Amino acid sequence: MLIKYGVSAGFASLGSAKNCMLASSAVLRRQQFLIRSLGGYSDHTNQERMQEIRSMSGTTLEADAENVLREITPVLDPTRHKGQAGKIAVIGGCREYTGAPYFAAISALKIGADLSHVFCTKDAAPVIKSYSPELIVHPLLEESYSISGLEDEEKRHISSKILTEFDKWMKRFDCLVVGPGLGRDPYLLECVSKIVKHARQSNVPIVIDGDGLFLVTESLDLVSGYPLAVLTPNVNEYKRLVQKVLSCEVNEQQAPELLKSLAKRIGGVTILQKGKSDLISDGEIVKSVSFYGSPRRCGGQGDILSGSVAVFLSWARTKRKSVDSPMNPTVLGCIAGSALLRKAASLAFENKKRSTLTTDIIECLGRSLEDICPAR
Ligand SMILES: NC(=O)C1=CN([C@@H]2O[C@H](COP(=O)(O)OP(=O)(O)OC[C@H]3O[C@@H](n4cnc5c(N)ncnc54)[C@H](OP(=O)(O)O)[C@@H]3O)[C@@H](O)[C@H]2O)[C@@H](O)CC1
Ligand SMILES: Nc1ncnc2c1ncn2[C@@H]1O[C@H](COP(=O)(O)OP(=O)(O)OP(=O)(O)O)[C@@H](O)[C@H]1O
Ligand SMILES: [Mg+2]
Repeated sequence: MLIKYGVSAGFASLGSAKNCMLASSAVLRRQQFLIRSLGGYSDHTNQERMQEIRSMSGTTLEADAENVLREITPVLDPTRHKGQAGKIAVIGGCREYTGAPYFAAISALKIGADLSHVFCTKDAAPVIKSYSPELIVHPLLEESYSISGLEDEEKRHISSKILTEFDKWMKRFDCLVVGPGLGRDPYLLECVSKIVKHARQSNVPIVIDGDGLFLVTESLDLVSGYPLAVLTPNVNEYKRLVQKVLSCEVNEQQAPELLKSLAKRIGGVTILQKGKSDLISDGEIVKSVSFYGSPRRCGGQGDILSGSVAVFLSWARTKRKSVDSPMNPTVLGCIAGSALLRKAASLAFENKKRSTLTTDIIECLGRSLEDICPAR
């Protein structure tokens, strides 16, 4: 069955839209309801009507991403001071993974944030610093191996020092990204749980990705009922969340309904379910971003996304203070982040084809945003 979708011109030119999610049963049921309301299936006029109705149903799910990007991206105003375009902190980076926090933090800067911090383990810090002088890197976190042999009392003391140090910075941030390259060390995750609790008490928005999702899937109360939490699961991470929260398996035929129930059940957090199409829900609405990005699935693209969502949701929150927008700023941030990543991935692939890497996509973030929101 052919279904037309309302993809805006700029993105439509990027390639054919991949819309399998939109053919979900929710959309089909809505189409059938509208068709029935308009008087049945049988004749040729109705065939045309059905096509129209399908288009309508499609557009309700597909976000007008280009407009969202235009609405929330701030103009470059010479009267603004350093920091006003966004201060982001990534909590991640351990002995194994130094790329992921770098990708998230540098993407935030490339999109237009003023300052980007990384809070990582002591061993990871010099490595991440060496990737870029632009990032402010804090060698703060400890893994079990680095404190082995210490008494429990000493371990608790170190953990509380880490928290005190982080608290000095926290209120300055517009958004935290918790999880890219964090690893799964139990001591480190316990410290990060405390950081998340403090951030929540201070109403700082939190994007949870990668190993941060492993942490919150085990301890849902960390984010449950917090409307400024955004979860960005990939296929695996989503499966684990659905099994834990809804005690069922992922059902692609009912993807939008399942996502909405999941977001609602976790108390109205926003979830960006990554895949062929990205689906976004805050438990109230579901939106999709489904135009085609790139066929390369190199690691690190999700990290670009988490850093991007952090910036866009901060901008959407700032905008909301001046213009009353009906849509949740966390949902707007997800739509914008997903759209920009896909556009940048498509541009990078045009140039690099099979050799496209995450760093190539990061280099295309600026031009991709420029095409939609020129800096003048
Ligand atoms: N350069 C760096 O430093 C980077 C570091 N990163 C950091 O790594 C940490 C762990 O994150 P993660 O994503 O590797 O863990 P997880 O989700 O358990 O996946 C593991 C395995 O699941 C599978 N799999 C994945 N997707 C699938 C799919 N769509 N459909 C089906 N299967 C799928 C696949 O298994 P395989 O096919 O190899 O058997 C995959 O290998 C985290 O901190 C993250 O931030 C990354 O950001 C990358 C860049
Ligand atoms: N099959 C696909 N087709 C097109 N785009 C996809 C596909 N799978 C994922 N993407 C897009 O790539 C981006 C990253 O998603 P992905 O599932 O690779 O995240 P991830 O596994 O967390 O990545 P990372 O390697 O950074 O951890 C998302 O915007 C998503 O929409
Ligand atoms: Mg990931």
